[in-house]
Amino acid sequence: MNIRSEQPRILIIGAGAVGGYIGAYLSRSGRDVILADPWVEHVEAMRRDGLRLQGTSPEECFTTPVRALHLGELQSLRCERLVDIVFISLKSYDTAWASMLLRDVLAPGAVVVVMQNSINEPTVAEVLGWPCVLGGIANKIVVELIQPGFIRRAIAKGGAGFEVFRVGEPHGRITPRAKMIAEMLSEVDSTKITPALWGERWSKLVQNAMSNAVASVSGLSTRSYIEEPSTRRLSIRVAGETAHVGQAIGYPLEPINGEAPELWIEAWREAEGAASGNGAFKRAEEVVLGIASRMEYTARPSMAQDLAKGRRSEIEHINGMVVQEAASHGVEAPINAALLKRVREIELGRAAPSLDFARSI
Ligand SMILES: NC(=O)C1=CN([C@@H]2O[C@H](COP(=O)(O)OP(=O)(O)OC[C@H]3O[C@@H](n4cnc5c(N)ncnc54)[C@H](OP(=O)(O)O)[C@@H]3O)[C@@H](O)[C@H]2O)C=CC1
Ligand SMILES: CC(C)(CO)C(=O)C(=O)O
Repeated sequence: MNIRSEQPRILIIGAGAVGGYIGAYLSRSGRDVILADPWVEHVEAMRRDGLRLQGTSPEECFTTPVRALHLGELQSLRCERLVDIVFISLKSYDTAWASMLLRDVLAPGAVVVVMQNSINEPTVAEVLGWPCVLGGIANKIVVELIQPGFIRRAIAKGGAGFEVFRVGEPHGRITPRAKMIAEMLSEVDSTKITPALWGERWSKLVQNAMSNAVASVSGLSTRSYIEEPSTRRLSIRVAGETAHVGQAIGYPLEPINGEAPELWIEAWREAEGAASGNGAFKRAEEVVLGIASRMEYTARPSMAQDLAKGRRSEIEHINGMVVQEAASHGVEAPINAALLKRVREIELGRAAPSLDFARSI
């Protein structure tokens, strides 16, 4: 990226829960930020009333003026000023067209931070080329776009020992631009630069595979599905299966919920009766119960938010990706496949979320 004397121009494409949350903080700190979103009412509300955030402490509750654009207005930036930094925070299935849209508004040397779940960097790179791509991971942020112009966060901010944002170059080097983006994100929440983007990505996929689909199929909030023994067990089984697939593919996995991948794999083997009990399952239960205790009962993962709103989910990019990758590497992923099937049935209106539906896996 060219370092210019003027402030870099930042575009957030997808000003939903994650993008809007980041955009509100960066706008409030006086940066040149544009939030672009497909939801017309949301853009209108942001223009009219600003963007309102609510968090778990008084300092995290504020409303800030933001500059919001409808997607169709993005082309006007060519007549004004191009963008230096982009955060893509749309759903995974929107990544390809968003990358096409970005082609005309990027300044030379711009950096595009892929701030989504799943693994979307290759999709962006296919359109915009690898040199502009930087990975961004949002870990335990738990945010929801409650209504147009209003985002709620249901878990306390990160801090010493736990970085909510992770920024990493696809090649793993610690570059000046990665440092610059990490510094910027530190204005929002704790951030680290990682040399291990791909391991971080798959480890985050494990968290999403175990959490998003289980909450979606059961209809329970994150805290409630963890407190319920049958869904807690299901989520640990998915975690182990997904970590196992990641290792079989060759991802050097990072810690998952603060624990080594081997714990989840061992716990899964124990739950499937394939390993004698050595306490891994019990330890995994303690870990997830500890996470649940820090969450509000209303908190639900993004996939469960989508299903509750009758919207398309990212299931094909989360558990679906695990199934697909497993198949192409000769590994089995039956629990992910069962979750994929059930969430698709809910999306198609052929089934409703319930505890029994989750217990059938
Ligand atoms: N929410 C979270 O806590 C976390 C989410 N992520 C990831 O971040 C990425 C973005 O997700 P997230 O910010 O949650 O997405 P949101 O659902 O909050 O927003 C994404 C888009 O959804 C649309 N939208 C949202 N709600 C409505 C509604 N009620 N009616 C109509 N349209 C609506 C908007 O455009 P459109 O209609 O075109 O979709 C919006 O831009 C995903 O990859 C997700 O997995 C990562 C970590 C945590
Ligand atoms: C980890 C989790 C479940 C919450 O931040 C998430 O990434 C999501 O809601 O998609």
